[in-house]
Parts: sequence; structure tokens; C-alpha cells
Amino acid sequence: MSQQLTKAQVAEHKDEANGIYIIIDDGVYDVAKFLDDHPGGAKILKRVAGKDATKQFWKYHSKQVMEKYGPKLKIGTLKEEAKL
Ligand code: HEM
Repeated sequence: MSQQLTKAQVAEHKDEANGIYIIIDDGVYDVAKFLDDHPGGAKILKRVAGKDATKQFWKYHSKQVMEKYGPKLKIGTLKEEAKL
């Protein structure tokens, strides 16, 4: 899927019913169905729900993790927004 989402739209998805969206780099990932499978635990993912977790992601994972799971969880990309 290649929908573009704004940060505000991502922020609206932070529970299992609506999806748990997380921004990593310019990708948007829905980890709602991955919560129970996450080796780092569900709690830590819920804490960054609706937010940009790029820094946290690259702190704990290698590129291989993104290559393996990224395509399955990616739901779109972050929309470029005008910066003031
Ligand atoms: C698309 C999102 C994510 C995926 C696919 C993912 C996947 C994984 C995988 C496969 C591991 C096992 C360790 C490894 O193989 O290197 C792991 C561990 C871990 N993840 Fe994630 N993760 C995601 C997001 C996050 C985020 C946003 C955080 C922090 C806010 C986080 C925190 C951790 C921690 C703390 C561990 C345990 C590291 C350890 O015990 O050494 N993860 N994750």
C-alpha cells in the first residue's frame, strides 16, 4: 500500500481497534497485529503509538530487522508537510 499520511493522521491511530501506527524514517507502520510477536514486548510499542519512533527503532534494531518485517507492516509513507 502506498497511501501518504500526515503526522496528524498517524497520531490518530494509537489503539488496537484503529491501528497502532508508528513512523520510522519516512515510512508508516501498523504494529497492531505485531504487538504479541514483538520480541521487545507490546508495552514499548504502545508507548510510541502514533508517534515518530525512528530514533528508538534504530537504537534497538539492525537494518536486517527492517528488511524482514518492514514490508509486512508498512501501510504507507509520511506526507511531506510545509515546514515553517
Ligand atoms: C516496525 C517496528 C518494529 C519491529 C518490526 C521490531 C522488531 C523487533 C525484533 C525482530 C526484535 C528482536 C531483536 C532483533 O532481532 O534484533 C526486537 C527487539 C526489541 N525491540 Fe523492536 N521492533 C519494532 C519497533 C520497536 C520500537 C518502536 C521500539 C522502542 C520504542 C522497540 C524496542 C525493542 C526492544 C527494546 C527490543 C529488545 C532488544 C533486546 O532485548 O536486545 N522496537 N524488535
